[in-house]
Amino acid sequence: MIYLCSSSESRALLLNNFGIDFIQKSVAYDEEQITTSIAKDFVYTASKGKLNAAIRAFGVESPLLCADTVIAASDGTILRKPKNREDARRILNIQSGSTISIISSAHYKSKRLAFSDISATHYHFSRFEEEDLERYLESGLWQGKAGGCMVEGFCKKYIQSVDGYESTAMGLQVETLLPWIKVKN
Ligand SMILES: Nc1nc2c(ncn2[C@@H]2O[C@H](COP(=O)(O)OP(=O)(O)OP(=O)(O)O)[C@@H](O)[C@H]2O)c(=O)[nH]1
Repeated sequence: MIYLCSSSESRALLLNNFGIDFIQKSVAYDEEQITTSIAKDFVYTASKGKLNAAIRAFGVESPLLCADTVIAASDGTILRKPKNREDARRILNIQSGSTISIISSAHYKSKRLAFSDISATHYHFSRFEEEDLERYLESGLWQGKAGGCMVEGFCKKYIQSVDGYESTAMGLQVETLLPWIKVKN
């Protein structure tokens, strides 16, 4: 039984959808200590930091799985979880009519195995309709999501092209991790 060391509902949903048994645990890791402005470096550092915190908290008796997800805007700017509704409107308008990359880094550690992966899914969105965006902001569903983005929800109708897994965009590249998770410990 693996420990999903994440408070993310989306990651738990993904593991459930793939029929993976897990126990969900939260770990304390302060992403504000990360200084890089390179999205891939940011997610790798954050997920590695979460793994180190999980090892300190739980040991490796049970396999540990940690992850981090950010959005890289077309100019490389890192878009993280919105701080409030105004920040969500600002961040989502950056993505409207634009090409973005949603990057997820995952770290897996068991007694015998260590594995890490950085995957990205690239989207081109048409322009978000103003009223639709306001309804989405009103819903609050953007909270706790990198870039305020829901590729399986609000953003879905605006997807003009996609390259990569939806799971990666939702926060955990399960298709890539599955072979490792299935290896006994
Ligand atoms: N449902 C959904 N969730 C998304 C999407 N894009 C990003 N996320 C979520 O956005 C969150 C990104 O923040 P992180 O810091 O990586 O993770 P967290 O939710 O804070 O949880 P921890 O692992 O405990 O840090 C994750 O929960 C992702 O699952 C999406 O398109 N759909």
